[in-house]
Amino acid sequence: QLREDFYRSTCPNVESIVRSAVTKKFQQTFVTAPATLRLFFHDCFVRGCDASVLLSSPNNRAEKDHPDDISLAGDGFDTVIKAKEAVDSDPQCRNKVSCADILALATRDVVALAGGPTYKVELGRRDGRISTIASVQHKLPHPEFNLNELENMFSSHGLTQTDMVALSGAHTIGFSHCDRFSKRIYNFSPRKRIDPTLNFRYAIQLRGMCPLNVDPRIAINMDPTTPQIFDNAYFKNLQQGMGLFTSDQILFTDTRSRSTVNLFASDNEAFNRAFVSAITKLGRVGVKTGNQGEIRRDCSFVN
Ligand code: HEM
Ligand SMILES: [Ca+2]
Ligand SMILES: [Ca+2]
Repeated sequence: QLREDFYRSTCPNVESIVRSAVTKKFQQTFVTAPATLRLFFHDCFVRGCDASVLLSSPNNRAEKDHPDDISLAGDGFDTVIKAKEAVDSDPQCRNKVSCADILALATRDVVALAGGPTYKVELGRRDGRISTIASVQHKLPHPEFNLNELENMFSSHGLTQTDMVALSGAHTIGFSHCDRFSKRIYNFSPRKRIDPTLNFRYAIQLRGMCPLNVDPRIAINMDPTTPQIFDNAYFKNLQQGMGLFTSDQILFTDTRSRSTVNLFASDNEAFNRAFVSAITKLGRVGVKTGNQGEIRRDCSFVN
């Protein structure tokens, strides 16, 4: 029951207000884009797209304190906070727009700012009131997942294999810490140190950027070719064995999804269309509407 014109009478300028706040933040740091996009994904997969991931707890027991969320970059949270401030500084809009909708709009804006497709965002999500470490457990995909594990998790939210492949294309921008893939380059199996599905030259480059005992704060580009452009280079990389995680490379290695990777690699417009369709479906996952939940006054705390 989400609608594109949900705020037509309560906050008609919400889209332009959010867009200018997000653009300003993006001009200050590129990380705004990957951080916000990943934040939206992690929000929607845990209790639905209800901004539960944004909540803080005084004793560090909220979603964002779970190991799977701890690497969410602060710039994503900051983007929503800045956009919410901008929305609330318009007297008409004050406390009318949910944090969940602001995150959905900000995500659309960062994708466009990074060179990706533009699309309409459905609105009317309400903010959740619950955020716990426990609710994250087994709800987010891990970089070691194989195709069956990925499909199970995405299909539990009504997302198809094609949606899953298209959404994985989000790894065309942003960063990863070395420990998320170090097994693939140092310790794959007793007989093979390097994952054989990994391009050997790329593996050696990765070893150079991520030496053993590297500072755990070091993060590297996930797309080695166009790290700051939202494009289909991610899929071309997969064809070359240059997917950073097992969960990336498996999309090409497993013949069940290879043809979709090949299609997106050869046709950027096909990727863009599939991404828009998939992220729109992602934005509907588990949403609260009507009088469920609330419109949070401060995105970090329940009212
Ligand atoms: C398919 C299963 C997925 C797995 C296993 C996965 C896993 C990961 C991991 C391990 C990182 C690196 C985190 C770090 O070390 O800081 C990462 C980063 C990222 N992921 Fe995913 N992800 C998946 C799907 C998605 C989806 C569906 C999206 C969004 C639509 C997404 C967006 C991102 C972005 C943008 C980053 C970079 C974050 C940054 O630079 O701050 N991922 N992902
Ligand atoms: Ca959520
Ligand atoms: Ca790229």
